[in-house]
Amino acid sequence: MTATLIDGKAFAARLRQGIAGQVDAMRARGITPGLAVVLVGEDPASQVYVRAKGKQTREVGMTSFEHRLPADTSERDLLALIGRLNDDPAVNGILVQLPLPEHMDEAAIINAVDPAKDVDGFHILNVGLLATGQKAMVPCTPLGCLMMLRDHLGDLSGRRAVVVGRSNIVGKPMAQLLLRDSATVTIAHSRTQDLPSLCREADILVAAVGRPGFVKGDWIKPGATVIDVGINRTPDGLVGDVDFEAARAVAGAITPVPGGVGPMTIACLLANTLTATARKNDLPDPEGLTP
Ligand SMILES: NC(=O)C1=CN([C@@H]2O[C@H](COP(=O)(O)OP(=O)(O)OC[C@H]3O[C@@H](n4cnc5c(N)ncnc54)[C@H](OP(=O)(O)O)[C@@H]3O)[C@@H](O)[C@H]2O)C=CC1
Ligand SMILES: Nc1nc(=O)c2c([nH]1)NC[C@@H]1CN(c3ccc(C(=O)N[C@@H](CCC(=O)O)C(=O)O)cc3)C=[N+]21
Repeated sequence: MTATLIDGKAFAARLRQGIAGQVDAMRARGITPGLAVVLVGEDPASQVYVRAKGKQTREVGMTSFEHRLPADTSERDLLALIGRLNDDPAVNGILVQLPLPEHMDEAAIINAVDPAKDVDGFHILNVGLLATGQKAMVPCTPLGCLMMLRDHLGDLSGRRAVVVGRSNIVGKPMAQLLLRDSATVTIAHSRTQDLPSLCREADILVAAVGRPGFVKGDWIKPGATVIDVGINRTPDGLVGDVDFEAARAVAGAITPVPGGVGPMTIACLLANTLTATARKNDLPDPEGLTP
């Protein structure tokens, strides 16, 4: 048996098409959603993402604001910029690209963003709202993973999910979303014992570790749905956290890298910008873009 490929690239293109239609409708009423992306420093990978985000933002008819600051920018100056973006009515979404340079207090920066404009869903208010089942801004990568899981599996309730990785940006919010959909969720990390056996129990396996090919084929339950969040640059090119060829022979469905979770992350960023714009203007949440 060979696993079904979950085509994140195609899914993201459909999502963006729907978003573009909703942006058109908003613009007809005089509202143009705006997304500001802030990049501090010259990390090459970050520059690639920021360029892709700007391009796709414009393609769906939103306004893109890009702020590139030198790596030695002071925290004070960055906070001042965030303050101006918070106050700017043309800006509906703010994303501060991570990682930030060492000398910055990441939490302080994230929590300086107006929670209503926090399209990354990293602000403590949004984290708390998600954890308590209230209307929040939901982190883009886990939201994209959830959309693909629901699309492929339908109802997730009662399914056993294992999330490998407990970061604030992927693992933890992913687990929250799966729990909200009534999956039975386990979060694994570097101290987890006998990870292969744990993974073998998973109907849904999400790998967000940051190590190329970390999840082996024989860790996967036959027929399971595997979501590979990993983005690892190796001499062989871009690879995920799952040993793709081996996993493909066992899993029921799997997301490839590239072309899986990555494109969905950017599409969900646009989705969140649309949601933030709708909420700001007392319009109902856009259909199908919130969990
Ligand atoms: N496609 C996309 O859109 C995105 C992709 N990514 C990619 O996803 C991956 C994860 O990102 P992120 O969550 O930010 O990474 P972090 O480095 O913040 O977290 C990695 C997690 O993996 C765990 N881990 C590390 N080694 C092991 C191990 N040997 N066994 C079990 N668990 C382990 C860590 O555990 P512990 O906490 O114990 O240290 C940690 O919780 C990266 O490849 C990143 O590039 C990230 C964001 C978006
Ligand atoms: N505040 C913040 N929010 C983020 O959402 C955020 C961030 N910081 N820092 C970095 C990570 C990483 N991330 C990706 C986005 C798109 C792809 C993506 O489109 N990947 C393509 C390949 C692109 C390539 O070739 O590199 C794919 O998987 O097909 C990957 C990773 C968002 N992140």
